[in-house]
Amino acid sequence: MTRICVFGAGAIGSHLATRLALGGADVAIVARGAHLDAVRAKGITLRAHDGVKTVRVQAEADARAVGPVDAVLVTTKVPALPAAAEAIAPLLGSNTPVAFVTNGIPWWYFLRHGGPMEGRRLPLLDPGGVIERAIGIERTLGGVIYSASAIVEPGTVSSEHADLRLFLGEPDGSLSDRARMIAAPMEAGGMPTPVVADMRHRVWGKLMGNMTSGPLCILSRSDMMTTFSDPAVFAAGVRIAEEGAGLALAYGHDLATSAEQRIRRSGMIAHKPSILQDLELGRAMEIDALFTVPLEMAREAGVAMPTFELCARLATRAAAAAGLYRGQG
Ligand SMILES: NC(=O)C1=CN([C@@H]2O[C@H](COP(=O)(O)OP(=O)(O)OC[C@H]3O[C@@H](n4cnc5c(N)ncnc54)[C@H](OP(=O)(O)O)[C@@H]3O)[C@@H](O)[C@H]2O)C=CC1
Ligand SMILES: CC(C)(CO)C(=O)C(=O)O
Repeated sequence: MTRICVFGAGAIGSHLATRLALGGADVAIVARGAHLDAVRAKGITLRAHDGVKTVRVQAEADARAVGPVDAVLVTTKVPALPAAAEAIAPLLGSNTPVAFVTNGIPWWYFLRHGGPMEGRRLPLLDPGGVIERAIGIERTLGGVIYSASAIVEPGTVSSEHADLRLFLGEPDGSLSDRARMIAAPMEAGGMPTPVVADMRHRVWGKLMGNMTSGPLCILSRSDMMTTFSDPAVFAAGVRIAEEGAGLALAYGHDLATSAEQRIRRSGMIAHKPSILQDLELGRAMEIDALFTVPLEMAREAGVAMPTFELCARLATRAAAAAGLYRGQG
């Protein structure tokens, strides 16, 4: 039986831990606070399109109580990663892969990238290289998740997406057995999990949703359905998606979905993007991975993103004013 630990099990991590357990993996989570207490007492309950399910998993505050596992999924928010990196170490055996399932440009984006940009570091995402040092690119897998999830009460996670998907892939584009080892119980538990050769393409595809709904929902303080029901905001969303597609293309990724189709799809979901949930709940916001680094990459590639830049900068100011972002933005 494959033993998998989900480190930082909040909304996404608890959803994934449930799918893994339903799919027959031996699952542990590292979590904290009231959610950890509730999972210890009564397991994780997932409310999703395919029903309500409860699983019992090992739940710990400290990875040392779990020890080395076959694979790790890291599902903290991006700003928590540098502090988490050291705490993950007890989970690592000699060959344990670590899949980072997060939104935005990942810290490893230019590692095993190939070409002239190979080896560039992103200090805003991995300050001082602490993640790279503690985990290493050789263990790293990328992960992109489609599942609008939230902890609705300690121990219970809801998922509003019917069209669930977790993409897993190696930074070097190979199709590996270790990615398949994670995908197998995930699929068996009801989470379609394609193992892909084009992980960065998936990163860009997902980022389009976060670059459009993130800033606009922060500014409207509303869910995506409410936000995009205003025709002027809908039009701004389409412009941002077009600018984002231009940025992805500058980095070699031609995204097929039309900008309008993207915003129409987002506008059908009454979900508050996780970055807005963070603002409302007073948690550190993923401003750098979703906004600052893409804007830096746009500047470097000479791609103009006037609508995104305006909305992202205003959203960044809102995050800073709330004390939930301390960077330069
Ligand atoms: N929610 C969603 O709908 C979606 C989210 N995503 C992305 O998935 C990633 C995870 O998001 P989400 O699940 O919403 O985030 P959450 O904040 O719900 O979950 C992260 C969890 O990690 C915990 N954590 C952080 N550091 C540690 C640590 N050192 N030890 C133990 N626990 C720790 C947090 O605890 P604490 O709260 O105490 O800090 C929190 O419970 C993000 O990158 C997000 O953008 C992607 C798609 C959809
Ligand atoms: C909004 C959504 C579901 C997709 O863009 C997301 O990724 C988030 O909540 O962070």
